[in-house]
Amino acid sequence: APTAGPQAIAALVDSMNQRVAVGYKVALSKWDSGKPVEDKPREHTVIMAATSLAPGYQVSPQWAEQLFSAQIEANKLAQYVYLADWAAAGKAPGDTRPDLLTEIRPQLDTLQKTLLVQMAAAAPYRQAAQCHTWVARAIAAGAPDNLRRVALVRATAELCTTPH
Ligand SMILES: O=C(O)C(=O)C[C@]1(C(=O)O)C=C[C@@H](O)C=C1
Repeated sequence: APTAGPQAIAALVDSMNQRVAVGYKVALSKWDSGKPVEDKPREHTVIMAATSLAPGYQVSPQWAEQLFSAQIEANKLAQYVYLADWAAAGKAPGDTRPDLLTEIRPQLDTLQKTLLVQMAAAAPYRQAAQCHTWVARAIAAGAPDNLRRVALVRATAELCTTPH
């Protein structure tokens, strides 16, 4: 059987998967509030937090900026698709809505620290010849549906430093 690859890669992709899952709740809150998906000041806050925390986690600020930019792009992609589906249906699911500012963003902030810990652990594998294979298998194993798979492909772009 093909190996799943290093646990450090699997753990990192799992947390990215959790972050995209939070994007579903963000989209529900934006459906209700009518706020745009894209919030540039918040993106700036997320990236600034990542780059300033990174050295404390033995992660380079450059990689933190790149990786968290990819997480934000993946999150927006998923939100746009959820909102388009709900627009087509004329209604959104009735799930309980957590509050964006007091509940959802703090979850994303907590995940940011988890991701930074896992980035440090995964860093050595970025240059491995099998990196793309490991990442692709972690996505295939973890994505519950096609949208989450596409979002994870976006979230993991530039994770491996080797060419395909
Ligand atoms: O916090 C939000 O409002 C989100 O939509 C989440 C998020 C993110 O991924 O961190 C994504 C898009 C926004 O432009 C800002 C931040």
